[in-house]
This record gives sequence, structure tokens and C-alpha cells, in this order.
Amino acid sequence: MTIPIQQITLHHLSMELKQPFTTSFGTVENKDFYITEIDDGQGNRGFGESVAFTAPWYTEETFTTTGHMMRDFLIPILLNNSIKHPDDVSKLFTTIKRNNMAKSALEGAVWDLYAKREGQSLAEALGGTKSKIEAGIAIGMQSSIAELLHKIALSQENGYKRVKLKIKPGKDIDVLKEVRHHYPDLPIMVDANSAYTLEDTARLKELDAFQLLMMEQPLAHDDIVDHAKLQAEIDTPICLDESIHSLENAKIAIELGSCRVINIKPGRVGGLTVAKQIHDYCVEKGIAVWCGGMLEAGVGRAQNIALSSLEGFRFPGDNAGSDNYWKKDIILPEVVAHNGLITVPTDLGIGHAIDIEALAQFKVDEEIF
Ligand SMILES: O=C(O)CCC(=O)c1ccccc1C(=O)O
Ligand SMILES: [Mg+2]
Repeated sequence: MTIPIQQITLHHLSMELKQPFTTSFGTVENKDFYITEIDDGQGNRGFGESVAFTAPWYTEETFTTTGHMMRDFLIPILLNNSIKHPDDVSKLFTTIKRNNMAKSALEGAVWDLYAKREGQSLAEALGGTKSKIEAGIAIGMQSSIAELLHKIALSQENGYKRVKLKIKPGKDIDVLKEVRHHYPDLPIMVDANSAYTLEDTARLKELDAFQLLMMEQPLAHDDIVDHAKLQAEIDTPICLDESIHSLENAKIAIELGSCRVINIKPGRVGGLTVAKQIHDYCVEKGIAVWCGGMLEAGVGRAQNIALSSLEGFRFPGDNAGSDNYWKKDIILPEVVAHNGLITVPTDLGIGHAIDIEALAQFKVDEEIF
């Protein structure tokens, strides 16, 4: 049966992070993003979230480009075509190149709406099997080792199952030595957000000594070949993030041996359908995956949790509780990690209601189509 789309609303929200998040590229303090809402005119509403930042430091997309793409290209496609299943959305969107975060923001709302219409949770609709998922935490670069150790201590009080640390040349070996000295057994991984080149191979090889779960995106954001050369030289498994925008990219990376793990983010790959396709392909090839994060508010966070309930998500993701990011989130209940575990909601769709008061509090404006 066709999923009727009566109205699409873009809610522009602006929220301040509880703590600034620093990577090798700079610091994020504030997020402007869209909550997308699709109304079927029969009492059901699906919600999605755009994950691009205000500046294009992670990928080429920004908050402003996602608005432009949705308003001028993607929303007209949704309103002028009949959609039977959320998988149809990414197919219809292939006439628009890339702009995956814009696509994902709308496709996520169609998935939520579809699940609600089918009387299913989003996790169920996606084929998820886990009732609880393990939560990991990503800790941004800190001004001192003492501050970093303090943040790690807090993460352990909260039971997070693994800790991801951001590194760059000069803020790597010494930092890890200190952290390992205090936490010899902690599951740790690192993320360089492309801060190295192949010329740093010897330095990256030194990181093998720290028994890291994996090293995320050490080399260029658009590279797949050099990562294969690096992986052949080091023992630590490489995990690709920025390099993987599609199932095709994942196939190439696996074929070339560029990584042993893939970080799947729906926003980076154009939505939940492609995220699931990459997951399925990786399971077939024996490649572990986990769900990355984009400092999401509640809607995006809930979608990541539903996705993480698929069996191939073998590592804890970057999916800490709402309270790690926000003083107040926009969903009810907020996402809570108990002893590092998040219960996958069984209620309809994303399984969280929109907190109408919070939505109003953070809203800058709205556009209705
Ligand atoms: O906790 C999170 O949401 C993820 C933190 C994170 O590492 C990140 C945050 C923003 C943009 C890119 C990345 C990344 O995975 O590289
Ligand atoms: Mg990353």
C-alpha cells in the first residue's frame, strides 16, 4: 500500500552542546539542524533529523546545503511520487547526486512513518534482533591529560563499554601511554578524522603497542587506496568513516583490504536503507560494523539505536545517552544508557515522542510543504 504523504515540515532547531566537542579539525559547540516531519493525513507522523554541521569540515554538506537540497529537490520528489516502502526513497533520490545527509533526514522520517503505520517499532521494521545494545562514548580532545583522564573516569562510572579518543599527530602516542597506564584493560579506539598521511606510517605503527580496538579514518577523507597500504603495515584494525558514502565504496574498501571495520552513519550514506545494505554486505563478508554518531539530538539518536539492533553491529557505537550531549533533549523519554546498555524501544516507530515544549524552545523557524 502507498504511504500517503500529506505534508512535510522542516523544523529548524538550534541547540547548544553541553560540552564542546573537539576533533583534529576544530570544535563544535552548537548545532543547527532540521527535524523533518512527515504527516500521512491519517493521524501518523514520522520524524527524521539532519546531521550536517554549520561548516563542511566532516563532509561537504552543511546545515544550509541540506535545507536547499530538501526544499528545492528532495521534497518535491517525495510529494510527486508514490512510495510503497521506505526503500523506494533512496531509489527515487538517485537522480540527485550525493547530498546524503539531506536525503537521510527525509528518508529517516519515511522509515519512522512506515513503521508506525505498520504497527512496528523502527528496529523491527529494519529487521533488528537485539533488545539491548552496547553503548560507547566518544570523548573529544581535551586541554590536558588530567582533563582527559577525568572524562574517561566519568565514562567508566557511567558504565560505557568502550571509549573512543580523538587523536592527531603530536596528540597520540604520549596521550595513549598515559591513558593505558591508568586503564590497562579498557576497550579503547581512536579516531583521527584524516589527520595523518602515509608518511606517518611509522608513527601509526607505534600505536599497535596500545592494543586499540581499532583506528578510525587515519588518512584522507576521500582515500581508499592508501588505507589499504597502511593496513598492510599495521596490526591495529583500520575502521573507515569519512571514506564510505555508499555500498559501492564499502565494496571497494573491503576488496582492497583498506579496513577491517566500517563505521556506518545513516547520514553519511544517504539513509537507513543504504546503511542496512552496507550492514548486510559486511555481514556476508565477515566485516564487523558499528554505528557512528554525529552528535545527534534525540530523533537521530533513536534512529541510530534502532539501526544498531541489527545483528552485524558487533561493536558498541558512538551512542551515549542524551545527557552526554544535551542539558535537555527533544524526545520523551530521553535516551538513557544504564551500565552502558541502551534498551531498544519496542513502541511504534522510533519509540520516543517528540517533546513539544523542547521543540518550541529550540525552534528557530519552520517551513511547511
Ligand atoms: O558521539 C558522537 O555522536 C560521535 C562523535 C564523533 O566522533 C564525531 C562527531 C562529529 C562528526 C564526526 C565524528 C566522527 O565520528 O568522526
Ligand atoms: Mg569518525
